[in-house]
Amino acid sequence: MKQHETYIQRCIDIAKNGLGSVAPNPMVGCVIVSSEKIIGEGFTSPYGGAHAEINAINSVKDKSLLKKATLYVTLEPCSHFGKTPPCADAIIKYQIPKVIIGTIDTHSKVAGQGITKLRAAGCNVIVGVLEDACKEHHKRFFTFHNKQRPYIILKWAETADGFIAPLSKDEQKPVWITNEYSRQIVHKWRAEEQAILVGTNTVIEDNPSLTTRDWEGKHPIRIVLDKKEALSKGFNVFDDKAKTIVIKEKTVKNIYNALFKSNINSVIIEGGSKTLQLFIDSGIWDEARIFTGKSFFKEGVKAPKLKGKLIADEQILDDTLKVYVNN
Ligand SMILES: NC(=O)C1=CN([C@@H]2O[C@H](COP(=O)(O)OP(=O)(O)OC[C@H]3O[C@@H](n4cnc5c(N)ncnc54)[C@H](OP(=O)(O)O)[C@@H]3O)[C@@H](O)[C@H]2O)C=CC1
Ligand SMILES: Nc1c(N[C@@H]2O[C@H](COP(=O)(O)O)[C@@H](O)[C@H]2O)[nH]c(=O)[nH]c1=O
Ligand SMILES: [Zn+2]
Repeated sequence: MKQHETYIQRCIDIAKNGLGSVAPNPMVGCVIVSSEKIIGEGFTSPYGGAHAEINAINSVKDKSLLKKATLYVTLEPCSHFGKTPPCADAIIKYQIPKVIIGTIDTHSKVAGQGITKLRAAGCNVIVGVLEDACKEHHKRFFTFHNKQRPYIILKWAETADGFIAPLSKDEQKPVWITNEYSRQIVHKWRAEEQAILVGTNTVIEDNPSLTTRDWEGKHPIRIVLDKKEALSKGFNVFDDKAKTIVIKEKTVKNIYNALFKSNINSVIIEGGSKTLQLFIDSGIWDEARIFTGKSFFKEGVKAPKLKGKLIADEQILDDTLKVYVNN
């Protein structure tokens, strides 16, 4: 029904307010409708806080309206005690008669039990409205629970002739290929993901900070690969601006297992070439965001090679940004 789709789309739109602060919880959106009017809305609070359904219920001024309202939500309401009590119980307590759900929650602690609980209490439940859009919206959470690994975004910047760094450089910092606007977009992306990962050489040669200093939002957890324990504690990635995890694992499978155990739902991998190619060759990646600047290095560290489905192609002034998905 068109009306259901409109309200679920609204749930998805407001849920995006949680991007970058709710993980490892899913960023859920919820809308409550009575007599064709939205009477309450909510999205997931920062990690450890209230779920979307509770925020939506709390936002309804006249609670008596809930007894004849319809609750729309992107993801099946939870049925277990986590950091907060079950949302299904709150829906039942307020006797909300109808619940429209985007997609079921495959997380083993829920997995249909929220729906069963609601139906057992007499609630009319419809599941699967804008299901594909809700699955895409919850891609980080679903990848983590269904594939037991984080959602993996590859990102790099290459020159017009295909290099990510010159052959040699005088200073221990990046040689910038992209313009300041592209670099600010990267800080926004860092704020959206739970973690950022780089290889050993990148730490040694660039001494990167890997923070979100040019954007509002929290710094991601920094992950550095260091299988030979070659990194001293003086590098910027070990300052106190953000948490840093050192991974000594060698294979992609062991690396993402380590990330899974650390409860990391999403990671942006920013290089260098060897590290990116390691993930590309294993086939374990979800998205790639590649900038091409206008400068030429003629020689240097070659950019990784990747095949994927192009889903976006845009200009950031003189830089080109192409986004691929792994298909
Ligand atoms: N333009 C851009 O977007 C970016 C550019 N850069 C540039 O790239 C250069 C570094 O790239 P690159 O030399 O490819 O290095 P990486 O940063 O990818 O680091 C690779 C190194 O990490 C070691 N390593 C440690 N653990 C692992 C592991 N589990 N898997 C694989 N490697 C591991 C490798 O050891 P071993 O050799 O023993 O396998 C290798 O020496 C720098 O000059 C930097 O400026 C970096 C990031 C982004
Ligand atoms: N050179 C280059 C990039 N390099 C990446 O950015 C890292 C530096 O991070 P930070 O110290 O936080 O600014 C660096 O180590 C490498 O991973 N990124 C880009 O968007 N464009 C560029 O031209
Ligand atoms: Zn809940």
